[in-house]
Amino acid sequence: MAYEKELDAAKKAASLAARLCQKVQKALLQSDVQSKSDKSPVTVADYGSQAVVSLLLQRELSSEPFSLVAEEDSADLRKDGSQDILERITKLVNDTLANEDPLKPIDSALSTEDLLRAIDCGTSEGGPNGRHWVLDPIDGTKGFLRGDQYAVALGLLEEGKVVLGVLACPNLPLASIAGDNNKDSSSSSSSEEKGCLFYATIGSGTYMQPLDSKTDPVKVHVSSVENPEDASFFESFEGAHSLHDLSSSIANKLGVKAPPVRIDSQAKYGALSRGDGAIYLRFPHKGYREKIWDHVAGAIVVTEAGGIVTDAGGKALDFSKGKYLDLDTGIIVANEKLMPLLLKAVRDSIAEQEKEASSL
Ligand SMILES: Nc1ncnc2c1ncn2[C@@H]1O[C@H](COP(=O)(O)O)[C@@H](OP(=O)(O)O)[C@H]1O
Ligand SMILES: [Mg+2]
Ligand SMILES: [Mg+2]
Ligand SMILES: [Mg+2]
Repeated sequence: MAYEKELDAAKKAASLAARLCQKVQKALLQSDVQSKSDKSPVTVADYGSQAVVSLLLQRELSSEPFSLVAEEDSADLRKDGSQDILERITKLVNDTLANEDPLKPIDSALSTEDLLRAIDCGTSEGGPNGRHWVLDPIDGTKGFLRGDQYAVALGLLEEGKVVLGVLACPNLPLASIAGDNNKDSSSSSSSEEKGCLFYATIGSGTYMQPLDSKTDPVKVHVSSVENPEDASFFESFEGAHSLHDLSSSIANKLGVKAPPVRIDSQAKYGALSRGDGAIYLRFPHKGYREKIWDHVAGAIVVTEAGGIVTDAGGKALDFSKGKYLDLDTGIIVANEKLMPLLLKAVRDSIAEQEKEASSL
C-alpha cells in the first residue's frame, strides 16, 4: 500500500499527541480553580501536542526531508515571563514520550530549547510543490475547554493534493452519535466507550479504530441516505464559527426534518465518514479566511469514505495555495446523491440572504 510508512508514523504521532491532550483536559476539568478565562491549559496542550507530532514524525521518517505546516509557533513562548509555562510544556512532552513504549529505552530528555525548536518545525508555508505535513495540534479549542469534542488532525500534502489524513478524536463515542442533537458529552452515559482514530490514504478508503487499543480497524462509509428528509446535518457548536441561520434555511429548503447536530472540531468529518449524519454545513462570517489545517485531514477522511467536500460554489477545496484556503463562501459535505440537491439549496439560500440584505 502507498504511504504505509507515513501512515504508521502519522497514526502513532496523532495517538500519542491525543494522549497528552487527554491528560491535560482531565486535569483542567478536575481543577477547582478552573475559570473559563484561564486559557493556559489549552495553550500547554496545543504546544505540547504540536511538539509531540513534530518530534515523532521526524524520528519515524528520518530519511525524508521534513516540512510541517502547523497552527502554533513558539513566538509567545520566547517572550519574557513565559519560562514557567515553557517548563510545564517541556515536562509534559518528556513524560508523554517516556511513556510511549515502556520496553524501549527512553531518549534523553528534551531541553526547553529542543521543545521550542520542535514547535517551530511547523512554520512551513506549504504550497503546490513537494511534500508537506499539515497539523492542527488541537482542533476545536473551545470544545476542549468545555470538555466536549476536539481532534488532533494530521494530513499529508503531495504536490498540492491531500494523500493521507489521520483524525484522533478522544471524546467521540465509538458508537454512532446520530440523533445526539445538542447533547453535550457530560450527559452521555459513562459506560459509553469513547476515543476514535480515523485514517485514510488516497485510493485506499477510510478506516476507524479505537484510540489507544489494538482492536482491528473497520472500513467506514458515508451515509447512503438519498432523501434529504431522512438526512441529518452537522455544524459547528460555536455560532461565531458558522452561520447557524443560513444552515437552517438550507436545511429547510432541502426538507431536512432532524435538528442540527452541533459539535466542535473535525470530529464532524470523522462522524460523517461513518454515516452518523449525511451533511456538514460550514459558513463562516464574512471576512474569515479558512486555514488548511482545519480541513486537510477531515477532507480526505470523508472523501475516501465516499463523500464529497466542496466550497459553497461546488468547487473542490484547493490545499495548494499555502496556509489559507481560497473559498467561495463556505464548505459543504454530502454523499454523491445528496450533493446536487444540497448545492441548489445553498445557492438559493445565499441568493435570498443577499436579496434581503440589499433591501434593508
Ligand atoms: N470566526 C471564525 N469563523 C470560522 N472559523 C473560525 C473562526 N474562529 C476560529 N475558527 C476556526 O474554527 C476552528 C474550530 O472549528 P469548529 O467550529 O468546527 O470547532 C478553530 O480551530 P482551532 O480550535 O484549532 O483554533 C479555528 O481555526
Ligand atoms: Mg483548528
Ligand atoms: Mg487548533
Ligand atoms: Mg486555534
